[in-house]
Amino acid sequence: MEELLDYISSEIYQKSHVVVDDFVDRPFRKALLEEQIQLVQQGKFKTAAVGTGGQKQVRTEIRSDEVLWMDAEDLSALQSAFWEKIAEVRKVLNQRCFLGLRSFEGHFARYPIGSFYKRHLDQFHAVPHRVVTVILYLNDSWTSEDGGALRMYIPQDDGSELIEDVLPIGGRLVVFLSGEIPHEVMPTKKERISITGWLRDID
Ligand SMILES: O=C(O)CCC(=O)C(=O)O
Ligand SMILES: [Fe+2]
Repeated sequence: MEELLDYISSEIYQKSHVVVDDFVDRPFRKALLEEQIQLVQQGKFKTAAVGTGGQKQVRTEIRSDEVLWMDAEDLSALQSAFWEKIAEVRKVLNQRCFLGLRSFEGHFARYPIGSFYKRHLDQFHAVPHRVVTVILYLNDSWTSEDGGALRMYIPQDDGSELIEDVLPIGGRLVVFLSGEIPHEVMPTKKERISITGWLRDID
């Protein structure tokens, strides 16, 4: 874990984004996936909204995934274990990148077949407190034929963008600066399960 955290912080410092495989081990990923599937079956997921505060609205032409926000006051044992891992990421990013991260918010996400999330930035102009985006994929198996890649548009020094597609392979963690990396979820051909969260500079 120590080496992984070093790697995450140095990549964020230098490149504003990083992808690491096997951030969680297989039994832990499986357990999170099973917990999420149960919550889906209990009808707890809702079509995701875009915008924030009073501007929040469901716009399925922009994003068509379903989410369930985690309640910081009422985490399951597994969710707490995940939050603790993220707390370690937060600590190292504060120590090495001086990001002043104080809290975490996150949701489970489910992209049904055919769903997507069009290009966007995770930081809202009105609420600029999301500083770092963290995504953990929970899928059992994934190949390029399944679609559903996370497409990041990495800004280059010459003003152009480099496209980087990342498959949502189970156990894989993606971390990027919320205000700097535009991204989208390409239409998925298979149900796609993940946890998405944000480290924020407020409590
Ligand atoms: O699941 C992903 O790969 C990205 C999700 C995303 O962009 C978001 O929820 O803001
Ligand atoms: Fe996003």
